[in-house]
Order: sequence, then structure tokens, then C-alpha cells
Amino acid sequence: MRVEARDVRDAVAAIDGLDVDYGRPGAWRPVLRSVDLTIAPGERVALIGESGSGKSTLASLLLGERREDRRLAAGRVTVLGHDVFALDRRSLQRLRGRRVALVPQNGGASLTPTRRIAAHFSETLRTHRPDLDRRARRARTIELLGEVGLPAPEAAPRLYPHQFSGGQQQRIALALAMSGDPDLLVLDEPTTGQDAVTRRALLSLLRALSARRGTTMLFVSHDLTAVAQLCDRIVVLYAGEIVEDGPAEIVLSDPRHPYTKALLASAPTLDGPPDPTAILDGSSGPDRAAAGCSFAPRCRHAAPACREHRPTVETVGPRHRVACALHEVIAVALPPASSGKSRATA
Ligand SMILES: Nc1ncnc2c1ncn2[C@@H]1O[C@H](COP(=O)(O)OP(=O)(O)OP(=O)(O)O)[C@@H](O)[C@H]1O
Repeated sequence: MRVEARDVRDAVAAIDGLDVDYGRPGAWRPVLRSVDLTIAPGERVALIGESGSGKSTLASLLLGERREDRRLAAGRVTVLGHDVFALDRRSLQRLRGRRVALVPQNGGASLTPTRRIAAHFSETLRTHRPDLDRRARRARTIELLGEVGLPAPEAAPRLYPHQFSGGQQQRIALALAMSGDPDLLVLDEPTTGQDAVTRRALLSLLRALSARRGTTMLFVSHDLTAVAQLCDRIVVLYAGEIVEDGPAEIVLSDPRHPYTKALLASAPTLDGPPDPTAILDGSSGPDRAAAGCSFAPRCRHAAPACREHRPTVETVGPRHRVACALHEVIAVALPPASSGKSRATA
């Protein structure tokens, strides 16, 4: 499903025909394959998939992150109309923070232990809000810390990161990411390692931020309960390829790709324990030379043809696409009630 020029113009982010490799010249290993994805203004999109499927890699590309050990083998990443890998350093720096910002995995660890909270904000605000003088920067820092629900935000700038709990450090990282008032916020597993109360508070904060500012969000997560609570769309990545993309409510209640079905069935819910047989062992990552479906070796429904032909992406409902040649057959064999499990939304 190629990305149309009109979609790119209207989108906050558009990824088109993206192939990405890790390694070095002469020894590249594919990590993302033929990824097409557009994100519209105000959407809250979850990116899910098992460990190593390429979620963090995809997320980091939206910030134009360049690395020696990684190459774009094909395709383009456009954020707010800018081809991020064609931008020079200064233009990319202007885009980052101000238009697109990242809340990294374990946000607390991204804070420098020897620097007061004020110094962290002063640096980002100087870059992204040069219109603010010292006094205004301090006022804005307190305002941002209050907005993310940090207790006693007036006192916080004088303190060091270690003087806050893990959940509070995550909020500080979120406030820092919000300091440039970005259009697109990329959140890489922000709820990992947090207790239920802190997690719920963070999610309601993100919902409130999105409602108040219209911030578009890409939410990378293994936490399906959090996804159900926050996101309106789910994109499923398997071995570096998008295998399903659709409205969150539909994907969670009536997943159409066998991998999505297995992924949901293998997650614990309030309804009962995970199904330990839901997913067969081991993904080997994308193989661009392979003719067939990359999930076929693990798919209990795979037919011989699945190993010979790459599935085309099919539209199965409004804004719902699936890359599986057998999705209709599987839908009959495994109706929604036996494939998806209800997800706690409390
Ligand atoms: N610097 C690197 N060099 C080589 N391979 C890498 C590098 N970083 C990531 N990879 C590989 O790329 C693949 C995708 O990694 P990525 O971190 O994007 O996955 P992920 O879905 O975010 O995983 P997780 O859920 O565990 O964070 C993995 O196979 C990983 O081993």
C-alpha cells in the first residue's frame, strides 16, 4: 500500500517504502522491510510487536536519528513535510524538539544525574524557545512540570534527578519533551517498569495532553492494556514488516492477522492467563530475498502458497489493512470470540 502524495501533504509523518539495515558496509542485516505508514494530525498510534521486531528502530527514524551502523536501504521518512534524512544538521535540530520530540525508553535514565532539573529545561528551552529570557524560561519550566502533574513544581527545578521517584522522572522526561510544544510526540515504552497507579496516571496525562494540545502520538509498547487505554489506532510490526494496521478497538477485538491474534492471545489479561501455545518459537527478522510471507514459518495456518508468495496488503475494513493471504479463511476458522481477548480498560 504505497503512500499517496496527498497523504504525505496532510500527514504529520509519512514513511514510504522503507527498508533499513543494521551493520556495516559489506555486512548489512535487514531490520525493516517495505514499511509504509502515514500518521494523521491528532492520531494516537500504537506500535506493537514482539521484542526485536523493529519498533524502536522505526520510532527513532521519525526523529531523523542517524547512526554509523545503520542505513536506509530504500524509502523515505517525511515528518511535517520534511524529508528528515535529506535535512542538514541545523534544520534537523530545529525540527527535533520543536516539531517532533521523543520520550525515550526509561526517560529517567535520559536525565543527567549531576545536573539540576532547571539545567535540563534551560538547555532545551534555549534551543527551542529563544524568545524566552531567563525569568520566562524558569516560569515555563514550572508550568511544564505542573502540567505533567509533578508535585511541588516550584521546588523541583532546584533538585537533582535522583531526588525523584522513577515515575516522577518519567514525568520530567515527558515535560522536557513537551517543552518545545511538539506536533508529534514519540513515546518509546513509557510505561515499562511502572506500577499500576503511576502507569494509569501517566496514561490519563497523555490523553489530556493530546486532547488539550492536539498532539499526535506514536506510542511504542508491549503493554496492551496501556495501548487500549490510550491509542485510537494500532500498527502491528512482525520481523520488520507491518502486518496489520487498524482502529484500536477493532484490532483488539477482531484481529485479522494470525500474528496479531497470537500476540494478543499470548498477553495476560484480567480474563485469564496467557495462552502459552499462542506463538511458536522465534522470529528470524526480515529476509528480503525470501519469496513468501515472513510469518509463514511460525504460522499454524500457513499453506504451501504462503511460503512461495509474499502476501499483498488488503483493506479489510475502514482504515484497516492486513498482510495475510489467508485472512478470510482464518476469520472463519477462528472467529473473534476465540481469537481476541477483552482488554482491561479500567
Ligand atoms: N545497533 C544495532 N546493531 C545491530 N542490530 C541492531 C542494533 N540495534 C537494534 N538491532 C537489531 O534490530 C532489530 C530491531 O531492534 P529494535 O530495538 O528496533 O526492536 P524492538 O521491537 O524495539 O525491540 P524491543 O521491544 O526489545 O525494544 C533487533 O533484531 C535488534 O537486535
